[in-house]
Amino acid sequence: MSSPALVRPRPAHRAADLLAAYLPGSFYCSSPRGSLLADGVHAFVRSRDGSHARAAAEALDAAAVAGVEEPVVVGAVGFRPGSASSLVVPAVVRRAGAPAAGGARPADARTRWSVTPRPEPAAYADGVRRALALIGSGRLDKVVLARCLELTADRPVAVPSLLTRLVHADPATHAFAVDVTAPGDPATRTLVGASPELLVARRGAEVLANPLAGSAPRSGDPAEDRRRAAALLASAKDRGEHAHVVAQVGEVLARYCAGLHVPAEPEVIGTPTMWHLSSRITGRLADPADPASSALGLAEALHPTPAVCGVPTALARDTIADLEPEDRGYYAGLAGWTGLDGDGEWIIALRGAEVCDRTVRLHAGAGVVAGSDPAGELAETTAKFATMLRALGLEGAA
Ligand SMILES: C=C(O[C@H]1C=CC=C(C(=O)O)[C@@H]1O)C(=O)O
Repeated sequence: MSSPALVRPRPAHRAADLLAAYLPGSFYCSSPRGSLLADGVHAFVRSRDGSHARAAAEALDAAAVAGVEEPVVVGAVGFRPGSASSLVVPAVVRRAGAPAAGGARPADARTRWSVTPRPEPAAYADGVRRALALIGSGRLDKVVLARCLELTADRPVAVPSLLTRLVHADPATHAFAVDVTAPGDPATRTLVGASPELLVARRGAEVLANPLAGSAPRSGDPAEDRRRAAALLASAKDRGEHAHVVAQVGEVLARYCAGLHVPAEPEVIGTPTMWHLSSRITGRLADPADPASSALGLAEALHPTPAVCGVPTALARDTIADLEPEDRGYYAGLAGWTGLDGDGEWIIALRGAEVCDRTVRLHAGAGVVAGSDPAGELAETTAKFATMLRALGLEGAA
């Protein structure tokens, strides 16, 4: 985040103005429920005992006492427990409605890129085989294995245009851009992406979670595209993969909710690149005033869901640490905002990248369950990279 002295807030009441006002160092998020742009730092939020929600609640109270007009905590939390986080109470917050489609300029076609997969695709498929052996032994039910693409451009990557292309490609997405600069970074590091997955949103006592799991790539041929969506909905393997996530999200939210609705059947939702099995879980909080029931408190209680980790959680997390050669960083962590009243919205940081100057680090993962095919899971990660690669003008590079 830039220092408060550098903040030059411009009035912005339309979603398009908010997006246009985004600069590296700001925080931006948008979804069908609205958009938020935050600038400057009133206070940094650091968890002392592993609970970001508690630290956020304290920071919000202090900000309210200090006269901050609309105190919110915005930012991102990394995937692993104890990993980096980047949470602040910003100096200025502006809100607008949901963004609209169209109008983004294409990526700069002059940019030359080098692309390094980590691990190599064949090694990723080997990792899936090893995960399947663990699943076959009966110790593990599901693990989500990710791989990474490291891209280097011959010029600095313009994050504002990248974000604009992501938003315009799919205004229904959860777009995010978070300053995650760490000591030693040569330039501003930004976590930027377009996630299809809402971890949790809270308005008053109402809670919404939208777990996704079970995927198929879209096709340009409408008949084939429809066939793939129908096959996904009928796939026992994908429904099983999805059921793990719904069960865990439902079980966690039930601890906080007086009433909870968990759909009996998933539906299929589409992004421009993927079909996913989706369940919209709604609930009514038993005690909305309890700080543990804030949007960030709920997000921390839910994280990591089996959409990004596995079942059982601890063994899946160890398996990820063993089989993924690259640390996930902020990939599959949390990004969003939480307010003084506990309301807020946290998404899972998927279909994104960490961008720093000329480098872009992308991750994509796939859920491995009994019946998974290593080549199929590899293809699924390739398809998931397309969201970011398209926005970078690099489709087909994975
Ligand atoms: C882990 C990712 O996607 C999750 C969200 C939707 C579908 C998923 C799947 O089918 O495996 C994953 O759970 C990713 O995009 O890197």
